[in-house]
Amino acid sequence: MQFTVSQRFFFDAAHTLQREIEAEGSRRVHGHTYHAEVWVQGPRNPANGMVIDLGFLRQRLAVVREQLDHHLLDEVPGLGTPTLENLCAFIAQQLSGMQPPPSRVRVWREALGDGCTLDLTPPQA
Ligand SMILES: Nc1nc2c(c(=O)[nH]1)N=C([C@H](O)[C@H](O)COP(=O)(O)OP(=O)(O)OP(=O)(O)O)CN2
Ligand SMILES: [Zn+2]
Repeated sequence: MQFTVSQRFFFDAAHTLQREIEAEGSRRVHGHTYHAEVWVQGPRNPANGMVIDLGFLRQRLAVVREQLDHHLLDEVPGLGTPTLENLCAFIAQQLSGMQPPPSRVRVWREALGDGCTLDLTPPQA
């Protein structure tokens, strides 16, 4: 049986964004509260009944959060343009090496109602 466990976290951060529309406001340094959720899918480990100990995932996510919370996202090494898509990819990349790996990452801004989901499940052969 395949189970999916997940862990949420939030961070407050500033950014700028060069855009074709609504460009004026986006170009100025401003902040948002971001929410993120990471899913891990897999069978239960018979030894402990867990897909992954969520405490371990929380530890890894605390390290990721440290790089984002109260930072100017434009300056975060490895993030690139501070879009929702790149934040999803950054969080996934920061979890590389985790076993089992993340199966999905979502980042959203509650206040704006916008969000992005990155599906990491390998395509079925
Ligand atoms: N595909 C994407 N499109 C857009 C993204 C994104 O991450 N991926 N992000 C933005 C803006 O950041 C978002 O719309 C918020 O706008 P922003 O100017 O950054 O902040 P505001 O508080 O000014 O929000 P308003 O929507 O302008 O009120 C756009 N597109
Ligand atoms: Zn913004």
